[in-house]
Amino acid sequence: MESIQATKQRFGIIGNDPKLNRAVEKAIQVAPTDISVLVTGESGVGKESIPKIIHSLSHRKHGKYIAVNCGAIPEGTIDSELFGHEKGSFTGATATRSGYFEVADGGTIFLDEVGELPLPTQVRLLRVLENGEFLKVGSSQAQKTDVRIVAATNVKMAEAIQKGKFREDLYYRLSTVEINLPPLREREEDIHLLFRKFAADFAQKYKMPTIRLTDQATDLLLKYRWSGNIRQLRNVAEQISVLEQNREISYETLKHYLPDMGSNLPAIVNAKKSESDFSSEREILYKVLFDMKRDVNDLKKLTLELMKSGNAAKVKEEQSSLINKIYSEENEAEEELASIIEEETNGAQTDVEVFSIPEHASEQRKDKYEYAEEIEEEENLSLQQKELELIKKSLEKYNGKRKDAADELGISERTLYRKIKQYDL
Ligand SMILES: Nc1ncnc2c1ncn2[C@@H]1O[C@H](COP(=O)(O)OP(=O)(O)OP(=O)(O)O)[C@@H](O)[C@H]1O
Repeated sequence: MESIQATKQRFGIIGNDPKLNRAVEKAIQVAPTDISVLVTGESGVGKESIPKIIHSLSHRKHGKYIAVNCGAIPEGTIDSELFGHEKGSFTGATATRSGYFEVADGGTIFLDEVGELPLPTQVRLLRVLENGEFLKVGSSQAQKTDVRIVAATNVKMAEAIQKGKFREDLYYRLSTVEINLPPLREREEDIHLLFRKFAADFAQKYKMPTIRLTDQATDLLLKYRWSGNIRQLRNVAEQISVLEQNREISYETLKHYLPDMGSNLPAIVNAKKSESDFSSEREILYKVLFDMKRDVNDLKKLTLELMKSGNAAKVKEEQSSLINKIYSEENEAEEELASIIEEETNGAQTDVEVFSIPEHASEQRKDKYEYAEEIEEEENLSLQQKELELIKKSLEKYNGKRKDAADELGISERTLYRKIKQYDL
């Protein structure tokens, strides 16, 4: 059996924490079997390495390894992605397509963020786990596949089951063996080691001397909460490596790069952020734009459903709350946007670096969608930057709790999840 150290080296896993070593050991032990494994741990702890170890040390190593991020695939297409579809099974299905479970026959599928799977997909998955059978979307003929499934989640599954979001029977099928990866803050010994490794990597990448922490800065590094775990540590190491001229990093400098994510360190706590976090006019303006964008997405969803089902009455009945929401919000949003534009135009204190507010704003106000589109095209990059800032801000405000942050931003958790991945937060 390959040793823990050799495996860590092979997969670039840094750290000597006993819990990390136990997780790697478990992966080595279960690899030759076909036991289903559930990898658990907070976001950014390094869950993706475990299924790779399992696949590479198993008899399936010459078969395919497919990693699927269940949280990032839109609900409407996930069944087709995973199980394939028959030609003509829905609008746009112009040819029969194989899904991952067919393609990975003889190999391993890693289902990341499995807690995000919609319930109907969970039923299909359960069937594959129970008898290796699946149905393509639009087909009634069962197909066989021989795939090992390794799943991962950072969601508290017991809570998801209790809320009816995740099937209990599927949870037990997926988690014959659970491999837990500890959060970084519980691996104090590894924090500095990882930081030094990342600092050395970035020094090489950017052809600059390696940054070094003073003793005080090292203390701060070790005591910080690291809600984003290794991903966050890596990002901080990269930012400092690129931005700081002085390669010796002091406590004060490091502090500057550590957002307050609910750390209990007196030095970096700013108390709870105030309600006025989103209160500057410009930020509200962005918020309104995001809300509009969300409405457009909702409308797209509705249109897609209409196209798929072709039964307007049924869709209207099923989506009545969505339809009501869109049409009742429209007036509100229009009024809000108009008043902000008016304030900005009348010389409010904020400098308008992103939008050039037209001189005759009242004329422009007539068609907010035209206005929004124009902005989006011209200022797409700035808008993305602002979106990133707002997301960061609300994640900080809610200590990384995606649900609360998504509620504040007025987007779904799934969308927020995609954005976090997109911006590598
Ligand atoms: N022990 C480690 N040594 C070196 N790099 C690591 C280690 N663990 C994680 N990383 C790095 O940290 C980043 C995050 O890891 P990974 O994507 O596996 O996290 P995750 O737990 O799957 O997160 P999520 O739940 O958000 O998908 C990656 O860039 C990964 O290479």
